[in-house]
Amino acid sequence: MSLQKLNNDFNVHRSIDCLNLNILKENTNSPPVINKNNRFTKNLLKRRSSNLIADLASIGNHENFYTYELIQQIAQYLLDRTNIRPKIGIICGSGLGNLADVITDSVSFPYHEIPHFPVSTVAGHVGRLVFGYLDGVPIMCMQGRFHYYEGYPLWKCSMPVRVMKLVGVSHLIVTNAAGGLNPKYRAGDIMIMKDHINFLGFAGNNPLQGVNDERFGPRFPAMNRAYNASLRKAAHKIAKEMGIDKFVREGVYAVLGGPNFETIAELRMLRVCGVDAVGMSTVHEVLTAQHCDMKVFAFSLITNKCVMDYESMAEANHEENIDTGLMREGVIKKLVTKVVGHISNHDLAMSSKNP
Ligand SMILES: O=P(O)(O)O[C@@H]1C[C@H](O)[C@@H](CO)O1
Ligand SMILES: Nc1nc2[nH]cnc2c(=O)[nH]1
Repeated sequence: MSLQKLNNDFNVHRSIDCLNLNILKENTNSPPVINKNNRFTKNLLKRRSSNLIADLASIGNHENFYTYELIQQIAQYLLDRTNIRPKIGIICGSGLGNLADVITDSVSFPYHEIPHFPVSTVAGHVGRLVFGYLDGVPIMCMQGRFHYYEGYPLWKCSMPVRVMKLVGVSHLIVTNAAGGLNPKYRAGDIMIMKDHINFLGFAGNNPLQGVNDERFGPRFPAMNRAYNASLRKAAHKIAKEMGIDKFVREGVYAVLGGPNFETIAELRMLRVCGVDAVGMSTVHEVLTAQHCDMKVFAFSLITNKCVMDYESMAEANHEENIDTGLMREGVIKKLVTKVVGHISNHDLAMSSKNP
């Protein structure tokens, strides 16, 4: 029986881990909601699996669940095709993919050529993994990410972060395009992410749902230090040295599912909740990175000021977001390159001294 069928029949990946059961070979003529007291579930409870992950792997349907071993295979596919061994990963947001232009000695893997990889479907997301060097430092870069609104489940959207981990990445730099809610923000500002509000998570949707493989990380990861404080501090210092500190901010990002932009009532509610910028990505990647113990630095390019009043005729649009990315292209390339240099000279140099 395929895992796809199981997913369809009773939303299995949401429930298997909390029940810790071997339900994979079960008859799916069963109720869609698992109720601990019904006959079906009692039966399952009697047959606890000691190795659910192996069961999942044995199904062989890799389209619906990425086991550790499958992610290892993807990582190995990449490692077999390049000698570059990055410790720093970068994810380019909408319109920010030009960052990849400054990567030298690059080796690119279009997503459709990488086994088991999803493909990018959004304008402004080229859709390839690029290995190479930024100012001499080996990096790997997602030139285009996956979004929930494209129809991918969050665990699939953030799978490349686990690939990065198994390639050897310890530090992740995440970028996105976001709408500015803080009234002081202007289009073109850069907001270093200090924290996030995971509205998709509030609604019960999280990339870490389902079977937890401890080889990636713990069942219940902490998130109170998700955005590394020393990297944030270093980025502010770099921004000052670059003379861009007047438009570099620090704030809270909220993720919504998209693809529509927000209503005015939604934006006003978000602002009351302390949100400075709103977007449709990043959080699933940060959760996955934090879960597997990566250090994260993230920033939003504020591509538009959110329309907060009913009289305004302005409307958010994707094209404007891409144009703002182009406007800040040079600055962002330089900022990311300098943050990479900082990580290499400080964190990575220290860890190679104290392995
Ligand atoms: O991938 P990111 O988060 O940078 O893209 C943002 C959110 C939507 O995908 C898109 C809307 O213009 O930009
Ligand atoms: N949700 C959301 N995402 C964005 N990405 C860029 N601008 C916006 C915005 O205003 N709202």
